[in-house]
Amino acid sequence: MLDAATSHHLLGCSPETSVVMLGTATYPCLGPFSVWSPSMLADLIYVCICVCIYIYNIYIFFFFLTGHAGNACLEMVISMWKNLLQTMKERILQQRRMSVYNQAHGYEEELVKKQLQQFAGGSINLTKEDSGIGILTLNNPKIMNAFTGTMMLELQERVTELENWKDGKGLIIYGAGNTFCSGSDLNVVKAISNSQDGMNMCMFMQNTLTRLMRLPLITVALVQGKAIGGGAELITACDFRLMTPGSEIRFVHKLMGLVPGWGGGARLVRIVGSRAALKLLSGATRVDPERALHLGLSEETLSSSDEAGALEEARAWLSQYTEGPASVIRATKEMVAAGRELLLEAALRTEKDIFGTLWGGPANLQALATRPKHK
Ligand SMILES: CCC(=O)SCCNC(=O)CCNC(=O)[C@H](O)C(C)(C)COP(=O)(O)OP(=O)(O)OC[C@H]1O[C@@H](n2cnc3c(N)ncnc32)[C@H](O)[C@@H]1OP(=O)(O)O
Repeated sequence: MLDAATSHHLLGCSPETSVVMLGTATYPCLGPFSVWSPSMLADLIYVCICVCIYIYNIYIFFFFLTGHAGNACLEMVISMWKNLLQTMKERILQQRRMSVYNQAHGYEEELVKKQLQQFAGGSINLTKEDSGIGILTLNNPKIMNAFTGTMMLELQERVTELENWKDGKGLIIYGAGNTFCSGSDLNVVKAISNSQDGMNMCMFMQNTLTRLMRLPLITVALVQGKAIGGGAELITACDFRLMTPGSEIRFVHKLMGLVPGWGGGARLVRIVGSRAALKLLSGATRVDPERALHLGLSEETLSSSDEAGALEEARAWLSQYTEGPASVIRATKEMVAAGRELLLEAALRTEKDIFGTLWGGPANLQALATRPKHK
């Protein structure tokens, strides 16, 4: 089980709910490491051995330097060792807890990654601006920013980077070359067209997009051109969607004899309701900006169609919600994410826990001292 502090910190919810919600596998025989999979433990042991060798070298160095290995040196080494183990444990737990699938679900991430690595091309780029807004670019314009295998891997890496960006407040996702994304690269789709490989790719993308959805950042998909198939699924993992004139969202899965598999079906139902979702999916309907606004799938239609102008507009739109201390913006998103995903009582407890992190904190005290009224 998770300890309360980490559970709240990582997901903004109480320990029992986060375990239930995320379906984390437990290995009771492993005691405090009970949520770790055997392969992760093997990785940890390997890293521990490397660190031991490294620390031993420092110890020997001090021994020769001072003629003896004094207590201070030994204490420093032990303290370094403890900090390192703690950091590693927190990082691994964080990634596992935010995901949906692990080995208990027959999901072997390392094998999936090896397979995806074979389909190279394009990139996923991230820039982190001083304002606390990150810009994530889907960059494969030759094929309408379709996701190759290595782009799927890079998306996971960028999400990890965003999870560790403690000053972040918001994120805009957009596609290079004036179009959003045409889903999975059809070459990948053809090459892995058997059920098991398809499910593996789904589990990988669902894990990544679920972690994206749970980031403590306010996220916006900027839809220019087309968001098709997996591209349409990706936009549902964001908190908001903005569309440019002439752009289009389309779940084309039915036309390919499929249903969404990157979590876009489940998320679409939560955004537009089951009736509208059923129409969009079973009709493979083209959703223009006007219809998206009407359905609540888009927040606003921007006036610019060109990349730089639309990005600037999206930045200005998002800034309305990211102004202020990062601690408060991040807590707000965490609270809403808990309300979106948890049952009411668990969400209420989470809200209380998050409230407790802010009440009497620096932003709260400063607001009381300088702005006690809001006229
Ligand atoms: C998770 C499940 C999935 O995502 S399955 C994949 C679902 N996506 C699709 O089926 C999209 C297939 N593509 C299309 O329908 C059209 O290309 C769309 C996106 C509508 C764009 O049409 P249009 O504006 O006329 O451009 P185009 O067809 O000339 O495309 C430009 C070049 O890009 C390529 N492209 C496009 N999408 C993909 C894709 N998903 N995978 C691989 N290549 C793709 C096109 O083939 C075309 O390349 P080329 O210029 O012919 O060499």
